[in-house]
Amino acid sequence: MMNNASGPPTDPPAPRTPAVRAEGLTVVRGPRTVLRSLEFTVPRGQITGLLGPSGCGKSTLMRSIVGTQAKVTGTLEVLGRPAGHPTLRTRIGYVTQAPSVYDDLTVRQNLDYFTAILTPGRSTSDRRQEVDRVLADVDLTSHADALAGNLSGGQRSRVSLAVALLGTPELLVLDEPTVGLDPVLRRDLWTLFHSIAADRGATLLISSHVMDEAERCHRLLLMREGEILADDTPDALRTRTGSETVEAAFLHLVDEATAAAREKETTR
Ligand SMILES: Nc1ncnc2c1ncn2[C@@H]1O[C@H](COP(=O)(O)OP(=O)(O)OP(=O)(O)O)[C@@H](O)[C@H]1O
Repeated sequence: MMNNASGPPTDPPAPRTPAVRAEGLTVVRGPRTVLRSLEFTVPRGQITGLLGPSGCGKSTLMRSIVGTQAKVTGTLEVLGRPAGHPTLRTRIGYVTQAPSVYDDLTVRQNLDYFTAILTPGRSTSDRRQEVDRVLADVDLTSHADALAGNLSGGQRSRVSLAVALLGTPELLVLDEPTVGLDPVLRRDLWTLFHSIAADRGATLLISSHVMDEAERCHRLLLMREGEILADDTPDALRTRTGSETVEAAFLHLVDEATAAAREKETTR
């Protein structure tokens, strides 16, 4: 009998693609072009912050990445697949701005329900372990038996985050996960985000319009009016613009873009 050693060599592993790669990404919503020809990558295993003023297109970009946005054109690859590919469903955790939990179920019942859908066929004890883990992650163990409808806004957001953490996804897309949370909870959540990236090697894309949260990210995508103003590390942004904070760097880049647009208008 021959062994495999004399057979053809196995294919070398595919090079690791970025978590997200966009080229010429354009999105139309209603009568408006909301995202215009975006080009960027999101590296794996890091926290990328998506920052910009209200209405600049952060949620639309996140919806495109998780595959729930219509009228997306251009290239958008997520974990090496076209965005929205069915195999991505269990590899991505997504938290929308509005918590999506059932008010008439307890916190644990919500998590039991979603884990049964995500990973059917697992044993009850496996599922219980998983639910206990995510409850501890978001610091809601003591509220496991409370009805979701009786929780505060911040607690309900954390139940949504716990749902997204089920199944240990490779990519977490979190739309303003810290809105309305007190400073202690915000700090604890950022510690959790960093441990998810460092210990589990997951990629996190986190939107915010609170600029001090930018300092906590490895990389930043700064957006304005459907375009990407900058794609860099917080340090590089501050250095490049001679600013002390990311907020000042952002304002500097906005002024620069406005001046460039004016110049283009006058030379027409
Ligand atoms: N259903 C829709 N139809 C038409 N335009 C829409 C629709 N939803 C959003 N928009 C527009 O798309 C643009 C981007 O919206 P989006 O929600 O992506 O912004 P955002 O940066 O996430 O804002 P915020 O920080 O306030 O959540 C906005 O100008 C908004 O008015």
